[in-house]
Amino acid sequence: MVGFWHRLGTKGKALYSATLSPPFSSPLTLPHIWVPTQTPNRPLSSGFHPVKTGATGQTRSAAEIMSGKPIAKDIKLRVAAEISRMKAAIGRLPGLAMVLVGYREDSHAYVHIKLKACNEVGIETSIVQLPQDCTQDRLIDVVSSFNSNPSVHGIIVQLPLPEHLDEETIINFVSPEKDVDGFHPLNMGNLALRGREPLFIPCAPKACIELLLRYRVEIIGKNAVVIGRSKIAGLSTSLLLQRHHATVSTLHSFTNNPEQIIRRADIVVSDVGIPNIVRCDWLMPGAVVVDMGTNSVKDPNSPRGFRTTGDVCYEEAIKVVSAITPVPGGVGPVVISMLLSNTLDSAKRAYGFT
Ligand SMILES: NC(=O)C1=CN([C@@H]2O[C@H](COP(=O)(O)OP(=O)(O)OC[C@H]3O[C@@H](n4cnc5c(N)ncnc54)[C@H](OP(=O)(O)O)[C@@H]3O)[C@@H](O)[C@H]2O)C=CC1
Ligand SMILES: Nc1nc(=O)c2c([nH]1)NC[C@@H]1CN(c3ccc(C(=O)N[C@@H](CCC(=O)O)C(=O)O)cc3)C=[N+]21
Repeated sequence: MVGFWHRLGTKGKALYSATLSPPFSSPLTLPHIWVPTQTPNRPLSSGFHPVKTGATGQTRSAAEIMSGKPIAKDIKLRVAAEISRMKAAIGRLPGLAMVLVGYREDSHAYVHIKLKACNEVGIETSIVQLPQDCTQDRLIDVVSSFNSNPSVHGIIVQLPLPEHLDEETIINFVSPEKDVDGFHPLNMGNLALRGREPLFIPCAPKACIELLLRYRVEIIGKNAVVIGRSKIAGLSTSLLLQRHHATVSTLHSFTNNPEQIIRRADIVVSDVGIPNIVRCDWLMPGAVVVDMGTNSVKDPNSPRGFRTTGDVCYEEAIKVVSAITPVPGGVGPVVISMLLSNTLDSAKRAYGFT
């Protein structure tokens, strides 16, 4: 058999029913497309308050650690509550379908995280696993069957795909109405164009903006640098920051003297995939750093034999910046909750449920 199929249902059970007590204001507007906080008030740079420590006179900043966990929890609670309301009103649940090709350990781990999160909020899931050598036609067939399945409201083709498969062709086949990743050219194109609204905004940039705004980081008019230009994270984050009126520089592997550009940035977002590539002397004192890198590094002291680390040299950066996301526990959990939110929005749109 080329692939196998199993279905994890939640039978409409929502695990969360408690009232919210988030440590932040609650800017997420559900239903429909995510609307972020609009009340930032953190002054950049001037928010940097070095604190003297120890006899050596070394300074240590009071960097704020921007944890994503409470934000993700809050969004999940809201999504779960909306799903319960939808189930009670029309007897339907949102459905997310995932396609996983090959045997990459990290891809399996990410899909597992997504399945678990869906299960927690009441989203029904389907997963098709295909072997490493699967043909393009087979993959297109699977995507097409999800496109025409009315109980599927979101489709994810886990990236990266094996090299013999053409990623862009596959993404073109995902119905734009079910493109909860936001990678279809129609959605990505509309994200890039002022005055247009994509049906879905990719989850990583949404998570980045949500984190910045919940921690009251001002974006309008600030100099932002995004290191990396992938559609999953770098490029789409540049586009979304621009929609929030930051002045954005997008850096990549051909950028000359990246440190000089980064050193002028109020907001630094890193999406490279190289541990510790961003050093403290690249960062402006008082800058705000969102580290999207999720890199596995060998660690014999960890029970898993490896640990997850970001792109930014965290121990150095916290002495210089005014705020930074940790890895793990920063952007990652919020990205997952944005996927849940996109899937709910899609189901509501499909059923005309408001
Ligand atoms: N937290 C989350 O939810 C997510 C985390 N990630 C993580 O982000 C990281 C990157 O992932 P992804 O975007 O998929 O990776 P890609 O390999 O697709 O993109 C990496 C980007 O970094 C650029 N780059 C590579 N080396 C350098 C360098 N020395 N200087 C400047 N730019 C450089 C590349 O430039 P060029 O374009 O020229 O090749 C490319 O644009 C990974 O750690 C991944 O796990 C990704 C998505 C979501
Ligand atoms: N079609 C597609 N859509 C994606 O959104 C997509 C993809 N392909 N391919 C790979 C990247 C990567 N990505 C992550 C999502 C969550 C965490 C995450 O939850 N991280 C946790 C746990 C990290 C850990 O401990 O390993 C954290 O940072 O705390 C990380 C990475 C989504 N991606």
